[in-house]
Amino acid sequence: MESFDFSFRLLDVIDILLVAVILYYIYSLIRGTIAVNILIGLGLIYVIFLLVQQFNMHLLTSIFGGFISVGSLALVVVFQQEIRRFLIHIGKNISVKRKNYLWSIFVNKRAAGRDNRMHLKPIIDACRNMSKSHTGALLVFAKYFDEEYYQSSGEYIDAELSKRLLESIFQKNSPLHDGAVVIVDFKIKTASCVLPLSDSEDLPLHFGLRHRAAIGVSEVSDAVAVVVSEETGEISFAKDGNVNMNISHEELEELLNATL
Ligand SMILES: Nc1ncnc2c1ncn2[C@@H]1O[C@H](COP(=O)(O)OP(=O)(O)OP(=O)(O)O)[C@@H](O)[C@H]1O
Repeated sequence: MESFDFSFRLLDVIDILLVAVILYYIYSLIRGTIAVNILIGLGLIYVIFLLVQQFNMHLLTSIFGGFISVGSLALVVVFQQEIRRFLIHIGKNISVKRKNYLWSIFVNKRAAGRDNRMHLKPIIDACRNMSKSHTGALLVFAKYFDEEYYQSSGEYIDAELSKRLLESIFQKNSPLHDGAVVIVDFKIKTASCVLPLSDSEDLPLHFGLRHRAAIGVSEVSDAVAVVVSEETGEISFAKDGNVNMNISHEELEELLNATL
């Protein structure tokens, strides 16, 4: 007679917890995207496969069985973007390139509570002016400068941050006004940078590419982004794939001060 071993080790608990964390992580990455629908579709196909198998419907079983046997390969193709995002999320904290960032965390720990308001002033003033004049702008605040990521599409500047420089970059006649400015450690690193677009379906209908790019970069990295809408003059703040819309200058200052 077959006997079952029901003993439960601590490692099993850790195993289950880790699987739960990974599943939650994957869910939060694909929540609100088209990937959820694809996942539901795949789940349905699997349920149908189990049913036709149970009822011994040979032809359908072999058709669905064939589909499922190449399923793992199909999953990689279909979820290419999500897998990439997932790996970036995991890797971004342990990247060798982040040695400077890790060092800055250590240094910042000691300077905990440091108030960045003085450094933020030119940014807030520029955003206020651009908001008034309905000048479209997209500012990314990254914790470290990933050259391959930001420099490949943008124009390398590496300049001290100033209100007038920001405003002149986003002037409609400026050759650099299209795309994003990337700011690291209160220095303008690049301008005219092309960012990944968010494919979230939960975003307001009036959000165009500028807002999608701001949300996109905050989804795939730990950068935050500020948008000044050309259409409405409203300021929005994107972090971790979420967006605070139509915020005041004071709120923008608070959010940036808390993040940077
Ligand atoms: N992938 C991208 N990365 C960075 N900037 C982008 C990207 N795609 C578009 N943009 C910027 O967004 C501008 C187009 O904005 P669009 O009108 O589509 O956006 P919006 O979200 O409706 O913003 P607005 O309220 O300012 O009109 C482009 O001129 C360009 O500067």
